[in-house]
Amino acid sequence: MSERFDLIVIGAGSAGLTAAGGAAMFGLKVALVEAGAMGGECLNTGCVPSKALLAAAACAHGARDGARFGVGASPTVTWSGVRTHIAGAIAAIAPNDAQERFEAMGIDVIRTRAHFLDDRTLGVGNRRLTAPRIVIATGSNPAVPAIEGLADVPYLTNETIFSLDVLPDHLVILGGGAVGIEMAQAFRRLGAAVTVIAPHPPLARDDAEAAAVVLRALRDEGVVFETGHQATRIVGQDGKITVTLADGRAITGSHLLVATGRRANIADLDLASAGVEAGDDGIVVDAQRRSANKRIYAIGDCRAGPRLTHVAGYEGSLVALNIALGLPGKVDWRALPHVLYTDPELAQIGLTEAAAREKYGEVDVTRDTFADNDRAVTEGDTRGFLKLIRHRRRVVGVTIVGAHAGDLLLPWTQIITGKATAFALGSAIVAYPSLSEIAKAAAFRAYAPAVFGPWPKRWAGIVARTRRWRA
Ligand SMILES: Cc1cc2nc3c(=O)[nH]c(=O)nc-3n(C[C@H](O)[C@H](O)[C@H](O)COP(=O)(O)OP(=O)(O)OC[C@H]3O[C@@H](n4cnc5c(N)ncnc54)[C@H](O)[C@@H]3O)c2cc1C
Ligand SMILES: NC(=O)c1ccc[n+]([C@@H]2O[C@H](COP(=O)([O-])OP(=O)(O)OC[C@H]3O[C@@H](n4cnc5c(N)ncnc54)[C@H](O)[C@@H]3O)[C@@H](O)[C@H]2O)c1
Repeated sequence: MSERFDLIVIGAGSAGLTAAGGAAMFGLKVALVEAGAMGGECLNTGCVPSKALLAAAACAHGARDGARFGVGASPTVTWSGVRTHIAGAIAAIAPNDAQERFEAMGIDVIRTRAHFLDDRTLGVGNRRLTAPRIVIATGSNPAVPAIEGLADVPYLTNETIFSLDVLPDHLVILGGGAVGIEMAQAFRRLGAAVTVIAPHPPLARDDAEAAAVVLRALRDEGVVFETGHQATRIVGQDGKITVTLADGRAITGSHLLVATGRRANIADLDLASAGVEAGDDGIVVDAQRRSANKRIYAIGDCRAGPRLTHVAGYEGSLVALNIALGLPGKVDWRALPHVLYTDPELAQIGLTEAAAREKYGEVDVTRDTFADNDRAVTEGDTRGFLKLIRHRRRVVGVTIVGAHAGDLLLPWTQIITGKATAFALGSAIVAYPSLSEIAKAAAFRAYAPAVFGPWPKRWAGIVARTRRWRA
């Protein structure tokens, strides 16, 4: 016998938790299936530990840098202390994602692996669950490139680097994307030698001028970049790993971090039995995040598209509304933010200058520098700029590189979307993690009683009953 639900969500990361929680708040009978740790990547092996590590690194850097403010100190870094800080940050945030919290919302939380039996039924341990709507939110894994010898050396990924026993002497990083660059600065500031190896220019998807400001800061702090050459062969063991580049040079470090992108976590779901299609970059979805089977949605890292926590959360809310109320809401990426949490931060919302020129041809670009900003001068940090990109007087993108750049994005969200009410702020896409999220949280709290009030719930009940009757 199958157990019947209105909605089953597979995966309790940022995407799945938001979808399940939102649907339950409309009164739907929801099952949430999680094979690993509640909170998924962001809480356990992604945003939270990486930002906590960067904060510890900033502290060490601040101490070293204090002399120019007339403040002297020389930092002593204890790796076990840094790990305690990281564990403390995870533990403090974990209750938001905890099984008990979601069970208190009436959700049946099942801690095992799910796979499709057909397009309405999942095998979940020794249980069979069925629902007229299913959300796949199974996230992604590190994509490990096919480099000779890599599989035979003890390499690290985001899943293992935060639980290292010792601070590396020399961390070699494969990959010049967000993970590689954030980890390069963090480990360098904590005292490791760091070499970044990447075949392409680092931060290639970001505004090139802004990326140059960040990369200059990292070079000034001693990070070595070996770019333009593929790694062709890797040999070694614990404590000594050698990467040979295509030009024949060899780089030896004590540890190797592989940060070369992501692969959707969908291999064991048996998608074919549910009529769900996937390509190389994950499940194929439409703008409502519906898969090739319109009853099954895919959100967050498991589908082709931007892989960020605030995107996962946004898609989770969108499908909760779509499923509970029967709305045809579509994703809107016009004001999509992303932030690189290095020092200086690199923050982007909407289109970069290059993307805007490609899309529109003629664009207006104005820029201001932090050297002309008195607060930046008093803080002793005038690196960076803000670049405003307009097409026919309409703002289509903003790039900010500098201190706290991520928290300077918020007004541009409202300018780009043209939605400036507190209600709109409650559902805006705000970069994670940022202090600006407190504004969104307050706005959401103010409007939640109306959004999840008796009338929307009554309507959601009618939609759910109609689907059950049709099933
Ligand atoms: C080092 C690092 C730092 C990052 N920093 C940031 C940042 O600062 N800001 C930002 O916005 N993004 C950041 N990201 C990206 C962010 O972590 C992801 O985009 C986000 O966590 C994706 O959420 P998700 O819910 O889609 O997937 P996940 O969090 O991966 O959740 C998927 C869940 O599904 C479960 N699952 C998988 N298969 C099954 C199955 N068959 N049955 C049951 N359960 C299953 C998994 O166990 C997992 O818990 C970072 C990523 C990394 C690696
Ligand atoms: N601050 C943030 O928002 C943040 C921080 C970390 C991660 N993330 C997200 O996590 C995801 C994963 O990040 P990531 O950095 O692993 O992926 P990425 O796609 O951002 O970067 C991958 C990098 O690896 C390089 N690369 C590819 N093949 C390589 C090879 N064989 N050898 C060496 N380099 C190679 C690419 O040129 C690129 O620089 C991204 O989607 C990112 O959005 C976000």
